[in-house]
Amino acid sequence: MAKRPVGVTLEVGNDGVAVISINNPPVNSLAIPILAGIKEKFEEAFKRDDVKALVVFGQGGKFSGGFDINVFGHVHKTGDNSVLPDVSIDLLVNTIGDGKKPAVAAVEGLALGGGLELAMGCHARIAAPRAQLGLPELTLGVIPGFGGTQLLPRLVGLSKAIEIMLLSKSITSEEGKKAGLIDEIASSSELLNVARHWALDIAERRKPWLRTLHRTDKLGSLAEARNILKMARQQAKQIAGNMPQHQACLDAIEEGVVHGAYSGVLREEKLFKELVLSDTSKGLVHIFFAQRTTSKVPNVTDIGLKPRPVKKVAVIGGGLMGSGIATALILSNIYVVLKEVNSEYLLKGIKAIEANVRGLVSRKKLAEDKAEKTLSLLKGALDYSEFKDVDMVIEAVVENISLKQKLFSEFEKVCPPHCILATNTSTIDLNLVGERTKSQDRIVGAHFFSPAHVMPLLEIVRTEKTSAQVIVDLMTVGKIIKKVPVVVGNCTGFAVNRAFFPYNQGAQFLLHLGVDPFRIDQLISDFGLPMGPFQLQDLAGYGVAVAVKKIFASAFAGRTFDSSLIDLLIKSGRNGKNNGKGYYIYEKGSKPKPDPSVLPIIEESRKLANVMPGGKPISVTDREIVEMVLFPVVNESCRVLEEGIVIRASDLDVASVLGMSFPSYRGGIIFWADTVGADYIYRNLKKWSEAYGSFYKPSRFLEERAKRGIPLSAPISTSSATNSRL
Ligand SMILES: C[C@H](O)CC(=O)SCCNC(=O)CCNC(=O)[C@H](O)C(C)(C)COP(=O)(O)OP(=O)(O)OC[C@H]1O[C@@H](n2cnc3c(N)ncnc32)[C@H](O)[C@@H]1OP(=O)(O)O
Repeated sequence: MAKRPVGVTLEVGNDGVAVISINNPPVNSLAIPILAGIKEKFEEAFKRDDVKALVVFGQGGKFSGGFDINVFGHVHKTGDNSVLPDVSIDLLVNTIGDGKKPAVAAVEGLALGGGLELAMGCHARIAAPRAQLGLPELTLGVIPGFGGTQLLPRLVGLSKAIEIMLLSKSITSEEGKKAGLIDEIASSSELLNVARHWALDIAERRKPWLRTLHRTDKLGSLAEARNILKMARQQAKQIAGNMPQHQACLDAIEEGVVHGAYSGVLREEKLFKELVLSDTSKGLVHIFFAQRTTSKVPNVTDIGLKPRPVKKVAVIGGGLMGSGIATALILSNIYVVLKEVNSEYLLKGIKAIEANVRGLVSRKKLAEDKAEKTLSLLKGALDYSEFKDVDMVIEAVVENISLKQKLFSEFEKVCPPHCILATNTSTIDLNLVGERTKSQDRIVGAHFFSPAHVMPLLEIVRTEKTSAQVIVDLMTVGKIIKKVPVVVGNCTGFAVNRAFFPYNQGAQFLLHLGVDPFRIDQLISDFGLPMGPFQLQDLAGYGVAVAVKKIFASAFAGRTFDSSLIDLLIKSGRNGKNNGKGYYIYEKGSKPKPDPSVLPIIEESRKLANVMPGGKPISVTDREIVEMVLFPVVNESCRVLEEGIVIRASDLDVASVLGMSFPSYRGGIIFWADTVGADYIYRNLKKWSEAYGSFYKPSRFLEERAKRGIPLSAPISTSSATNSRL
């Protein structure tokens, strides 16, 4: 069949209904010429005597994924928001809403953002089953800008509309029908027919001609509305304190409730244009595209390889990581054999997986009947008898090189020759892991982040020998289990743990320079991380800190900081959240409280470390504290870039957001560093390295970029990558 050209078409049937079809694959995004095309076709249909009513439809099974986000990217580059089209008043209010012929939206697949706004601007909406409906604009740092802040409350009521917009929550057609957003559900094959009839029924007055913006029946009283808005503002402050778009969205809604829809649309338009230029929108739009770019790996995803099916996976080790990985796999219908060394450990692993699945049921994220089906995909094993038909092995045992070497040489013997041999090691060189095998092309790192069934990042670690096919297969499995796979090179800590080892150490250094740990934690969480470094250490447990500190000290000698603090904390009976006592006190049902009795232990460690200049605590501003924790991370990230551990800077941005919960609205670690400026970061690190030693010494890459005025995110030319591992 010939490919339809990109654009908007109009077809008039014998019934007098004009179908306006949008064709802009893959998601029918509303690019500026598409919006112009919609307007032009509406005007043409209004003029034609043979047209009684209109239907708006999206080709290819998707109504529309919304306004073209590339335009935001363009505005961010140029700073010119005048290119944003006037859609809300011109197209949705004047042309469609108040148009002289009725229009019905026929929604299939998805209607998001501007796509849903277009549908809401019509006089009725017919949807195919399970279509995804939502206004996710806040996740891009803006608010709905085609009248959505006014249209949605008028269709579904204020509370539901606020919930959908503030939480950027999608609903299905079925939920939409219950809420009043959708007028009727029709199968995909009947969708256009039903929509045509509906449109004619309105034109011929058999059904009411409802102009959404004229409606007020769902808005409730002004007093009720004010109450709902007040509560929403408080909630927004808590969930998005550092972001402007949540309060702005409520401002636009409030304007429309108090002064009428037209006034609300004007306010929305003004706020939308301001927000597009915000740093928050720049960061979030960058992350949107960066995340999609991770799936493009040169010489891997562009050489015509097809992913092979992975139906059965063996997970070795049922500890915290192994059980999390197994949970993620069975939740996505992949059959899992969990192997342990004895029945006691095996039972423990299976119980942990059951608890993960039940936890999802109790948090209403999984239906009860689905839980049973999911758990039926899990089988325990104490030997290799189930391994002859596995498509992939994921080893998740303790970080012991010779144990891993022994296991991998066994896998080579018992698994079929196509089987992918993956390790979840977070530190050990993959070449060492596979040293005793002849299958190094099949050896790959599948580095999950804890808890593995929850955290979205999957680092896929490749060596020079890992085959492109194996990477394609693992990327596909990653996507099936709803992770974001990022392909990285082989080095101690890979991309995320490598770049972020100075995060904890920088905080420790500051503490030993005399800064209060609770002040550091508070400032880092004010910056936007979910918790500060000391609380994170409490959460991870001190065993992890002891183990990784040795590994990093040997791999990165000369730029690590060590102290006796962890040993002293353990000696004093503390083990963080595990035993309820760390830097904080943990009591069931209440938030962690800073524990003042930890301060004398810190004092003792400070004396032993003796890094305070003149033996006195340094005096630093709040801003310096954040910078002294995060600039060393930027510094190490520069080495990750220079060594080619990631293909591109934006991959590290995505990995920092998904693996370390670096705030997405700051665009990830490198994007944020570029907004701060390489030169500023370099000068400060240099100043601190002169005052406090080599921990802060700027890397060569940072120095060069700072001196030459090149952004850290600019691509490295092949000749300047010193030691590419990819
Ligand atoms: C004024 C208005 O109120 C403002 C707006 O409408 S802002 C836009 C609001 N819409 C959104 O936020 C939806 C964003 N898109 C998505 O969430 C997802 O892409 C989706 C659910 C539509 C589809 O997901 P999925 O099938 O996994 O495909 P996904 O890989 O994400 O996208 C496919 C391609 O479409 C592109 N795309 C998706 N939505 C787009 C959009 N609104 N504009 C431009 N490109 C878009 C993606 O960048 C990707 O491009 P690539 O293949 O070159 O990498």
